[in-house]
Amino acid sequence: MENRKIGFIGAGKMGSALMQGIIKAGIVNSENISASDVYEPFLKELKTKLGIQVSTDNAIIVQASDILILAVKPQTLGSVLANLKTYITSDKLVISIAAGVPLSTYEDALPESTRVVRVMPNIAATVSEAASAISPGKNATSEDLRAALAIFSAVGTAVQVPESLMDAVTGLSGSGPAFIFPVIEAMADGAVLEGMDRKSALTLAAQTVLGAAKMVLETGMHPGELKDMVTSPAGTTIQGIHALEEAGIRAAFMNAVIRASERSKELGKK
Ligand SMILES: NC(=O)C1=CN([C@@H]2O[C@H](COP(=O)(O)OP(=O)(O)OC[C@H]3O[C@@H](n4cnc5c(N)ncnc54)[C@H](OP(=O)(O)O)[C@@H]3O)[C@@H](O)[C@H]2O)C=CC1
Ligand SMILES: O=C(O)[C@@H]1CCC=N1
Repeated sequence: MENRKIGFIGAGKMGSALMQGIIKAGIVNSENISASDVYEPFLKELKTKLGIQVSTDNAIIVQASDILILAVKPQTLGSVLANLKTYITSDKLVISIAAGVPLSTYEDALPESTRVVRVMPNIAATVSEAASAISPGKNATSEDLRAALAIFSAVGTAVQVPESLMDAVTGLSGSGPAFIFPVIEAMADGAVLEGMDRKSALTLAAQTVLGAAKMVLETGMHPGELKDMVTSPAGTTIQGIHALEEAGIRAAFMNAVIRASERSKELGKK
């Protein structure tokens, strides 16, 4: 992997999060990473900060890459694919992280033998804690799947899923960090209301979410059982749980994932 050249088309929030995570993990050196975007000042900033190669010309980045990561918005993808199809040859692996867009869109738009892998990562790649799901396309080889798993495992946890689950993944872990940030903010707000300073409140709230997530992952226990471990009879926690249930917290979070998944399906139809 070390000597392979990874090129990003689109160096926005998710593209740059992945670049940072990949460099931090050391799976390729920064000089083997390149990126294009329409916004030149941001590219210059990335070049200075990360030491990557940059260009505003997508074709240059495609030509310089063994692995191409498409990190533009789903709405921009059609024109990007149309402009790049003559440069994408079968010796390159194309990885797309666009929400909703099915593998067949790339396979139809690009030359017949193009090797495509679809991935849904999340923004926590920035801190090497992404949750990513991967589905290989019809021309992707087992080596391509291994390469994608290596890249996305280096920036967090990566699993292979059937493509039919990709919209659910997008609603759950792709969008999910944005469902949890307001939870952290709101929990801290509660403590601020009780008189705590904002900085301490945010630190304690974020560490609480991190610790709870780690307990689910590391103990293998059911979240309900873990909740019961915290909830003393007639104690403090059950009062808080009651308040959350009164507000319909479970339906609210289920609906958030379902709505985001539905939007992913819609984006794929365009
Ligand atoms: N943000 C997230 O947490 C996640 C995002 N994704 C997916 O990642 C992709 C990128 O999302 P995100 O990073 O949030 O979006 P951003 O808008 O932050 O990044 C996309 C970048 O691509 C640039 N761009 C637009 N047109 C072109 C073009 N023709 N050629 C090259 N670059 C271009 C944009 O510039 P400009 O802004 O000037 O248009 C922007 O800088 C999306 O498909 C999204 O579904 C997947 C998982 C998580
Ligand atoms: O909001 C979005 O559409 C993208 C995809 C998953 C996270 N962000």
